[in-house]
Formats: sequence, structure tokens, C-alpha cells
Amino acid sequence: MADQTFKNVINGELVDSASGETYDVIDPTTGEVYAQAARSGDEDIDRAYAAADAAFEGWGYATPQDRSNALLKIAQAIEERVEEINAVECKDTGKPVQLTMDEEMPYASDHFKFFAGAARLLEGKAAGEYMADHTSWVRREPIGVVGQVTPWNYPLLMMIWKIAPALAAGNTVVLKPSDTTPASSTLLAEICQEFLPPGVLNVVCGDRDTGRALVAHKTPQMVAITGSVRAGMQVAEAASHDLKRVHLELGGKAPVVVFDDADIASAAEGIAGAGLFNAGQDCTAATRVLVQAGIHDEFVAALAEAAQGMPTGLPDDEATYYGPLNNANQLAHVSGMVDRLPDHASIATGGARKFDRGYFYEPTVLSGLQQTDEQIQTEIFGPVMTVQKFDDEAQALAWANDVQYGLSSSVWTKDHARAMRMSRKLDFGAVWINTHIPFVSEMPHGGFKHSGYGKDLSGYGFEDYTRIKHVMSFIGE
Ligand SMILES: NCCCC=O
Repeated sequence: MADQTFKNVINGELVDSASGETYDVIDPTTGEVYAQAARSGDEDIDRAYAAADAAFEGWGYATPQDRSNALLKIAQAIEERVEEINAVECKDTGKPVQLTMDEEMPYASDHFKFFAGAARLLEGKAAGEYMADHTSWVRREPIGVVGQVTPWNYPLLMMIWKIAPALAAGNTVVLKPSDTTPASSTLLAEICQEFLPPGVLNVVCGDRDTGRALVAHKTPQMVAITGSVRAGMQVAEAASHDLKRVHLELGGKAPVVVFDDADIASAAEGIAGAGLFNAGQDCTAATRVLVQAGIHDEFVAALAEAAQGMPTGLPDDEATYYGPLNNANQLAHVSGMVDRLPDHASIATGGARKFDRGYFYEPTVLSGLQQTDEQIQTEIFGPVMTVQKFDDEAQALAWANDVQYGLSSSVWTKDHARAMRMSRKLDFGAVWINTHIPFVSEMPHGGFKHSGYGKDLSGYGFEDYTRIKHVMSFIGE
């Protein structure tokens, strides 16, 4: 058994699970156990929710300024300890150390700073006399205790996407990180305790059963998850039993539509970068490329070449563009998708595991797939990009929208009017034009259809963690 144990954070303290049970945490670069984490059960979840409930009145009634100041201090603490946080995140996930420091860590503090500002800028309808002799106004209030479940692809950032708006709005939180990546979540929760009253932010580690119990518990008024479509449906169903609010950021299958006037070299480089970043384990990954017939063959070759220049490897290797897949099941899922390639399709590059241990998979480009193939319809969530050939705008649009998902998309063209037409008709919560994957704290992230509902980031995400109350007063003539 490994020495290190990731503990729960409940009511301001680091604690073992009530049962004392733990489970193994695996290093995905080796497939070997490197730590343990608390396996939380009903008693732990009861304790965490009781702490969050008790803390709610104080935190919910704290002034926006006080909440904002606490979040700013957390942002500063993250900046002061960023090397340590980055090292913990990379050990837990196998992400490349320098790239993660450059591409992910700056957002960790920036999101807190943004929501610290948002806490002081609640918006609502103007107070006024909407009925004679009566004044109405709107109070925007925190919802209460919120239960949150976060995924393994960006453990730190996805936790911050969830907790920063919730805390800024005055809610208290019980969060469960993915069972495979508890490290940075427990560290961040520990860091936050210096700046938050006890019970405001609680983290319980555990597996799917822990997550199910967290969602089904009677205390939270809202549950928010980032996860698979299946998990989202289970959460929505469980939450329906007592009408909790639900906030779901689920899967994606982003279409990347490349028209024949696009700059082939820069599009191929940008799309490979956005398809392979984080081993393609990103719900917005540039994974489903649609290329106009006139440049199709040239583009497949350019994309394959660009992908070969973005290798997988060990976290400390500076040449590494992305690390391993998160776990053995995910490796089997990704490999299976490629191994089951239909005869009409082919592999332009990659298509195999790399190294004889860990969960590494080569950068892979598949071409010749048809719209009904599982590789087109089902989320792969790995370093695999598919390419389909389309004839015209109408066909590109029809294929782009013909999936169950609706999270993100991109269009690559020099024709501004075409880009505008496409962005109107693409049925996705985000449309990038001549780029793919960047995000900012100020803009909303969230999908349509089976990608879920509710927004992360932005003022919209902040409002999702508030409720609206109408107050009307008789004022006389
Ligand atoms: N690019 C950020 C995606 C968040 C979920 O996977």
C-alpha cells in the first residue's frame, strides 16, 4: 500500500472516511498504485452536508465584498503555491508538466478572480412601481447547499469551474472529485480552508456509489456535474425525486468544418493541437473533422503530419504534447474504437498504444468514415481525430448537427458570411471561427441536446448558482 492518502475535507478539517476505508489511486504513466484515497460512504456524506448546511447562513448572508475578498485570497494562494499544485496535478493525471503549467495553471487563479468580481456585480430588473401603489424589486439569492461531482480530465480546473461561481454567489458546497484523480481537489480544498469559514467548502473522495449518494442526498438544493451523458441522465433522474436543480456539463463530439478556402497548413496545425491537447480527453476536443472535397486528401495528409509532431510521452519530457489516457478502461475504449474501424475507413497515422506500460496512445487520424459509424456518433475522448469528406455547406451542416451532442464546434474558412451562416445554424453551445478550444473566464461554456444544460464560467454561470425572489410592497398612493 502506498504511503500517501488523500483525505476528505469536512467542516474545515482533513479527515479519514468514517469507516477508515481507502481505495487505490493509480499513476496512469505506469498503471501502478501510487497513493490511497478515502472511500466515503453515507456517514461521510451526511457529515459533509451537515457542515455545509450549518455554514450556509453565515456564508449566504456574508456581504459580496467579504465573499469576493475570500476568493481573491484563494486566487493569490494558488499563485503562491502554483508549482506544488501543478506537480500534484501532473502526478495524478500524467499531464506534461511544463505545458500544464503554461496552459492550465493560469486559469486556476484567473477563474477565482473573475468570480470574485462577479460576486459584487449581481444584476436584476430595476426596482419600480409595476403596479400602482406598489413597489417591486428582485432579490438574487444563493440557492443553498450545492452538491457537485467533477471529472478526471482537468481535475483542478473543473473543480474551480464548479466551486468558484457557487461560492461567489453565497452557496456552500460538498464536492466529490473523480475517484481516479482526487489529488488536486483535496489539496485545493485544504488551501481554501484558510480563507473560508468551516463547512463552506467540503470535499469527499470516493467512487460511483459515493457520487450517487451525494446526488441523492436530501440536503442539497442543487446538483452540478461534469461527466458523461449517462452520468448526467442518472443525476437528472435522481434529482427529479425531490426536484433539485440540476446543472449538467456532459459529453461532446465537436464538428470541425474545414472549407476549401481555408489555409490548410495553419488549419491542420490548429486542429491537431485542439484534437490532441490533454490526449483528446476534453469534451470540446477538435475530434470530428469535416473537410470539403477539393482539399480533402491534402488536408488529411497535413493533419496526419501535424499530429505526428505532437507526441505523447512522459510528463517531464519537454517534447511531450500530451500524456497518457486516464485509466485502463479509457485505454480499452479508445483502442476499441480504432480496432473496430470499418473496412471503408483507414488509418492515416497512429492507431496503436505507445510504450509497454501506462495508458499512452499514439496521435491518431482516421479517414473515410461515414456518418452512421460509431467512430462518428460516439465520443472517443482520446487522441483520435476522424476526417469525413463533404461536398457543400448544406451537407457539412447536416452532418455536423447529426449527433446527440451539442457542446462545441468550429468553422474554418476565409469567407466571413459563410462563417456567420454556419455559426447561426450549428446546434452547439460554442462556435469557434478559424480556431478551436480556447476559453476565457468571461464567456459561457455549456451545451445543448445531450451535452446537458446550464453554463460554466461567465456571468451566466454565476447566475445559475442564484435564485430570484420577487418582493412587492404596498406603498400607498
Ligand atoms: N476545454 C475545456 C473542456 C472542459 C471539459 O472537458
